[in-house]
Amino acid sequence: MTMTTLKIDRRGEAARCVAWVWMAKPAVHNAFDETLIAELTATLLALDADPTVRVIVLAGEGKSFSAGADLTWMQRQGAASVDENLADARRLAELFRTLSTLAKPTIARVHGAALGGGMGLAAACDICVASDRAVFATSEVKFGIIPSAISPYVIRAIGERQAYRYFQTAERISAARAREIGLVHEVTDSEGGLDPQIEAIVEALLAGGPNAQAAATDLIRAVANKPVTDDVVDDTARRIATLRATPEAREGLSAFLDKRQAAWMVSAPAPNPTTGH
Ligand SMILES: CC(C)(COP(=O)([O-])OP(=O)([O-])OC[C@H]1O[C@@H](n2cnc3c(N)ncnc32)[C@H](O)[C@@H]1OP(=O)([O-])[O-])[C@@H](O)C(=O)NCCC(=O)NCCSC(=O)C[C@@](C)(O)CC(=O)[O-]
Repeated sequence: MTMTTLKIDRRGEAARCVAWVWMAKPAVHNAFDETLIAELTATLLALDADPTVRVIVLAGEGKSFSAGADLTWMQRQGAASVDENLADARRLAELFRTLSTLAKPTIARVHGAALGGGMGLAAACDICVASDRAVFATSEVKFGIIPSAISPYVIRAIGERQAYRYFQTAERISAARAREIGLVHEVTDSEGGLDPQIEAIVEALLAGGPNAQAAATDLIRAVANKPVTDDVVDDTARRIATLRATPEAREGLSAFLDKRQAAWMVSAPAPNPTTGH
């Protein structure tokens, strides 16, 4: 697929490779239309399936991370039939689901504006690092629409209570406030501080076992917000029991006991149970 809206920058040697995915429509602050949605969805799936890639970083070229959905496209779609609109809206919703169900760790690198769907992309990544000048908002009601496709990820990040306020007021949320309400993990004191902060997180990720990281992500998705029933206890016991017997766990435990660095093997992740990819 020839990319017209994205630039992919692979950093690091095979098996320690970090894929930086740059949204590259700076003239419109990386607002996304059908093309960017299709390219980003396909790229994320391909990188997730690539055994040499360990971490995916999502970033935006120019002044902003992303200004969300392209409002000229939204307006055009408003003139289409509800069925056409629905197919379009589903592709948008699938992008967020794809991003939030990848097996590989994902990091949002947010500078400038992350508005509407841009805030949704940040929320759908596993980890979000923002510069002090970053600004977030669910601005949709200002345009007579709602933050629908992004809602599961934003509500999961900031909680229902904050969502009532920000979905309805569309107020701007500073980076510091975004950290306070759980959307952002780290705020750097300048845009220049973003990459070193992300690289430090990447180093921590590369030190862990890749299968274990994918399993930890899957575990969070399975147990979060569930009551601790017998089934959940059973499931968590089964997961650790299964993992203990893997070559990766044997290597990780031996490396610790032998006082050496673990040598991780990388392999393609199993198909995602939610998306089937
Ligand atoms: C980003 C700033 C702060 C920059 O503010 P600025 O630096 O002052 O720049 P600007 O406003 O002059 O923007 C530069 C150019 O980018 C365009 N632009 C900018 N944003 C968009 C956009 N989204 N769609 C289409 N075009 C956009 C803008 O129209 C302009 O075009 P020009 O006049 O040069 O031809 C400002 O432009 C702004 O506030 N933009 C609106 C951002 C916003 O509120 N986005 C929410 C979109 S709705 C959405 O995402 C729906 C979704 C996905 O959540 C639905 C769902 O979840 O189901």
